[in-house]
Amino acid sequence: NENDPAGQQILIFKEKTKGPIGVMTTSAGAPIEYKDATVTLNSNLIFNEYFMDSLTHLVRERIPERLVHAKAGGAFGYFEVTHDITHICKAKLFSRIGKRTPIAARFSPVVVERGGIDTSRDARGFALKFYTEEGNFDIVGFNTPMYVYKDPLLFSTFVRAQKRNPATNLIDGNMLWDFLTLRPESLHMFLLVFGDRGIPDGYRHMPGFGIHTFEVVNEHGEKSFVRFHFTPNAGIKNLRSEEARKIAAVDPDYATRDLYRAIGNGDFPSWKVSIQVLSLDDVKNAGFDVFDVTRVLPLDDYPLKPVGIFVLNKNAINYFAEIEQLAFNPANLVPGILGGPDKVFEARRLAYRDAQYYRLGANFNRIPVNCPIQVKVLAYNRDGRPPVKDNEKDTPNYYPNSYNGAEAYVDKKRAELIEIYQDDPNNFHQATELYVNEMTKDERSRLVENILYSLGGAAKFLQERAVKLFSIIHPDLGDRIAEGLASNRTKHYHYDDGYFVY
Ligand code: HEM
Repeated sequence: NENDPAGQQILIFKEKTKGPIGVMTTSAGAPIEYKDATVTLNSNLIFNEYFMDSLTHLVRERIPERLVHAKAGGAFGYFEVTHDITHICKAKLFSRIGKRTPIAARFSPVVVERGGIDTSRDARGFALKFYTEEGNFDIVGFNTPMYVYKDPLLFSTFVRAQKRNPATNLIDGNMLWDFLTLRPESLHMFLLVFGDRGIPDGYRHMPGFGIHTFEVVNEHGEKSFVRFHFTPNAGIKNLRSEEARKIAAVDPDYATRDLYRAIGNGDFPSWKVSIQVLSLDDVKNAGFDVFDVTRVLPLDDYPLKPVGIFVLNKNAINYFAEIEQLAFNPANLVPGILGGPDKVFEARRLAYRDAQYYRLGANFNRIPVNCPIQVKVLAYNRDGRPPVKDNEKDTPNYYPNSYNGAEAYVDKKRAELIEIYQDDPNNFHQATELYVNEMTKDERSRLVENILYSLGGAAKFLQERAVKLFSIIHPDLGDRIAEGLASNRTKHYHYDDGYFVY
């Protein structure tokens, strides 16, 4: 298709440029002479600056991929307020109806590696960066309304159990099912992953959730608690396993391509932004831990309140610069939004920054796409690995000082994050609800087949443990999994690949 902005990008570039864009140069800017750029045979290689520059740069072009969420599609756009929530949150990005704030978005399977398959069965990351006038506010969410576990101690265990077996270098169902059955709180989210939501049909049809219950305050310092929801205006669409496997064979970059193409064609995806709101009394009277990330807050009890919309209307001009180098961090908060008081949130405050120091270096916040567009940064930080940009120029480099360096502001209504006590996770009741009330009969059947596809390859003791747990969620689910495992019909499944569809 000659009008496909994804497939034809380089031709479109040619179309909009008049002739060569300039004289080619070395990285240091010296013009390259034609012979140096075209042939090295019978010449002195060391003297060919074009060749030396190119060869030595090439071998330095890889940086570590993200430990999780390595593969992604991303884009830019804006968030617009449609409903007033200033009575619960004073953050300036919500200050008036009609207000727009620039945003970056990055959507990503969790386990899939950087060159992996977009239509893999996996949860998806849903990360938004709001470039507000009070600094960057990041919501680093998922396409499921709940998370895997409540205790952040399990992060390393869970990541390792899903990644490659250290001996075989293969994804290993015996590791995944060990984790899922040792930590049954994970099954609530995994019912969605093994159900229809496990393979979204591209990113434009995918919902998003902040998951954590965030504490927010208004200008009087009064607290409320909110969960963020993002609902695609194009509707939720998912792929069935068979379709996904077929697509994987012909276009592993299906979702990335779809997003780029749609935006390039002016078909801008958009999402409704809404919140569930709880007062401090609601929190106390809920009868369960509303900060438990493995649980949802029932919509009947805590209905969605509209806040705004966000629209993605601009592709990156350069993927590495603008999407790969994006650095999201749940700790990127703004006045009026205090984040979640739960332990997973607390752990995340460290992990992202730490990962980005490793992945992008000490000055990752000085990479243009991470710079707060609307704010002058006066952080009293200096030096380190490039980029340092203006390195905060000649301003004082320590605080406090007597020389007109930047001063901290005073918030007379300063609010602190509440302290909470968290019980051991137990979300079986919600998993049952999900199975019985939210899945259709057909989806339940597909769920069973998708579980069998993966569990069928795991060791017998894991299958037995899984059947016990699925029976607690619902006897029907347990029976159907047990029956499927006992029958011969799972034998034709290619379940050696763990729970991935390929
Ligand atoms: C103990 C809990 C968690 C830890 C320690 C953790 C840690 C990490 C780390 C280290 C990264 C890579 C960051 C980078 O290299 O830039 C990451 C990425 C990500 N995490 Fe988590 N995570 C946790 C829980 C969660 C939860 C609960 C969610 C969703 C609500 C989530 C959503 C994401 C997303 C969307 C990304 C990709 C961000 C991007 O697009 O760059 N994570 N996580």
